[in-house]
Amino acid sequence: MSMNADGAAETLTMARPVVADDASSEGVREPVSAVSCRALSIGHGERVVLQSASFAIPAGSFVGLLGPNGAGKTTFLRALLGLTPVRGGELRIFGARPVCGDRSVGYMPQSRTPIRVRLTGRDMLASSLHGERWGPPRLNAEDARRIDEALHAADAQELAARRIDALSGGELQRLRLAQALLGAPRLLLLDEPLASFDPVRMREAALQIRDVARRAGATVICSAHDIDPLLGVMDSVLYIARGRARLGSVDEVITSSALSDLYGAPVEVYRSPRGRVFVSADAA
Ligand SMILES: Nc1ncnc2c1ncn2[C@@H]1O[C@H](COP(=O)(O)OP(=O)(O)OP(=O)(O)O)[C@@H](O)[C@H]1O
Repeated sequence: MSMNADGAAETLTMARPVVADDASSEGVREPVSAVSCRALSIGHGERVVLQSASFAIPAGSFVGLLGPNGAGKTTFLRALLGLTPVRGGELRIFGARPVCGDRSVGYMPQSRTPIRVRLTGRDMLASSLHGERWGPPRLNAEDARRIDEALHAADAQELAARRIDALSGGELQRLRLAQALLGAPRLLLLDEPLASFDPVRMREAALQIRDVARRAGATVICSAHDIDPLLGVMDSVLYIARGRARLGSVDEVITSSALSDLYGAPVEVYRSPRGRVFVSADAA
């Protein structure tokens, strides 16, 4: 499936109600959503990525972020990191505006290029703890403890002493997951973390990420091009296309009618007898 996401139209699509972030009229405090968007608009220049989108992601959930090439998945993640400005509406993370450098948000950027630097896994994590300082990182006991914890959480201890330029794609991904876990984040933003795996390992990696996030108590937003490895792993899908967004369960969102509505053009969803899902948006 591949298409441009031009021609955005105003949308307000919610599969789950926006969770109230404040005390209700009865004085009962509702849980704060991990992410809430109200009439959110973001984009680059003339390019509209989201136009007046509203949805709320419950804390603790695992959300698969899907959509065609160029729909705006990375842009949305970067808005949550405070790197892409909000043009209109409201974007909140646990009730607060996104800010750059927030340690409670872990990020695994999209990366398909092999790393060619002569660092060990531990050095790689250490440099992201003190990336603001010039020169080799000097770690105190607290830094070392945090690195050990993150390596343990991502099941990557044995990679700590290995040179990262000699790791397989999957090993490097595990290390990058540990890196994203460094600040004990409440929100984990993963941009195509499954891209370097073959189809069988993709599913294993998705399950591992879910387990790691559960142990860490983190909410996950995980972008992907292929929905299959995330089936049965994610709690909900956030689908972005043509400036519009829809959040809900797989059964609510990945249907011909829901996606045709989102794209504003015919989209067909096929399910194979073995449960694989195919989205055909060629005509959209
Ligand atoms: N810095 C930028 N300046 C201008 N346009 C940009 C910039 N970054 C992204 N875009 C455009 O914004 C749109 C959304 O890009 P984005 O990378 O968020 O999409 P995506 O859904 O992550 O794509 P893919 O699945 O191909 O990785 C694209 O049309 C892209 O060309």
